[in-house]
Amino acid sequence: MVSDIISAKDLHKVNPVFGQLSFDNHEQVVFCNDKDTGLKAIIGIHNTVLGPALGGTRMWQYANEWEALNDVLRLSRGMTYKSAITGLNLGGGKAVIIGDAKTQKTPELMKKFGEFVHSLSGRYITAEDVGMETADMDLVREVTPYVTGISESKGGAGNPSPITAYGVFMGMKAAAKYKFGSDILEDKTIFVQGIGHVGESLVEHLVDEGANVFIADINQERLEEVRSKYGVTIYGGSDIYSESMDIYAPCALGATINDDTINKLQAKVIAGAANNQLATEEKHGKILQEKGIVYAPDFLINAGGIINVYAELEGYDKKEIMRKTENIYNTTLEILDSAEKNNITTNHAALNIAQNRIEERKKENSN
Ligand SMILES: NC(=O)c1ccc[n+]([C@@H]2O[C@H](COP(=O)([O-])OP(=O)(O)OC[C@H]3O[C@@H](n4cnc5c(N)ncnc54)[C@H](O)[C@@H]3O)[C@@H](O)[C@H]2O)c1
Repeated sequence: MVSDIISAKDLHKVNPVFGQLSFDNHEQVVFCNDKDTGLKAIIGIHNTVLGPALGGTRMWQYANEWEALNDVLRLSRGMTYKSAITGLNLGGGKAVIIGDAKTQKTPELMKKFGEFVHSLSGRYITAEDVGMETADMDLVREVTPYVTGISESKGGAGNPSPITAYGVFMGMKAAAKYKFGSDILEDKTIFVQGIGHVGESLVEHLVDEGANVFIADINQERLEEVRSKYGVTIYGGSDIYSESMDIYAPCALGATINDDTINKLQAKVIAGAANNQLATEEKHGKILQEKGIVYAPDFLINAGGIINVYAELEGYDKKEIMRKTENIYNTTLEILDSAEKNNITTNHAALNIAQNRIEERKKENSN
């Protein structure tokens, strides 16, 4: 209870939603609660200028509600810019369910969540994120049409993770081309942190290309599984950031580039799937720029998944999905060049393009 931690007369100082740091003029924030199923979720709708807010649902055992709110605000904002820079007619949204996906996720809880999504009448469309499977989206589909990433057998585009991984691979190759003069990753030492749905698929591409791949995860079973499947090396140390490497690929959770890690970083390129890799975009982006570390903006290179789920809405085919995802290579190179030319961070350069597209559409809509 709030009254346990702060007296009522001090509540106005807290600014729990609109005044908090991660709030970025979000259009709508919806708190969902259901006693019977134990559902506690927050849906963040950041911006719908380009279209309905589409973004996955993450189920995670947050330390507290502040952390969950902060996450959904950051993630939904990221989705706005991801869709904008990828040229999709989608806005940005995201949902978080507070809880342990392994022990607290039930079909009833997923369907109840779907009912909350439905109550927004299509302003928010959901999909998978961390802690979610295609089967969960199938359950949501039973109560609302505002869901993507459902099984192919049910008319969906299936699990978006392999496409996300392919896009990350394209973005990584572009960043390598920019930094090393060649996009061939053979013999490059690459650390993949987080070998879940996307991480494993990325490992497969890297191994095919002959890279020297190290993997790290908090799940020992996954590590063994991926090692035996691809013959990669499990990272045995305790501080991945201090290791000498060519490329660091964050594919677990966000904010791994932060005050504690940034000065230790030995990588020459950062290119991974995780959303919101920079704890503070401008500050940490700038430090990376000064250190000469090429950062491929996360929301640009991990857009394969959203391209894949967008196909479900627009009805375009696999070939078009792959073409759009492959184009992440060209967009990444353009952004790295533009950042250098304008002496701004790569993140900033990517944001500029995304924000311009939204502003232009806003003008068109008001005419
Ligand atoms: N799935 C997609 O299509 C997609 C699209 C865009 C962005 N992303 C982002 O990519 C990241 C990975 O997504 P996913 O679908 O593969 O999730 P996932 O849940 O399948 O995998 C995440 C993996 O990270 C591991 N992990 C968690 N904390 C860790 C830590 N501190 N150190 C090392 N490993 C840790 C987990 O054990 C798990 O194996 C997420 O940040 C997600 O938001 C995913």
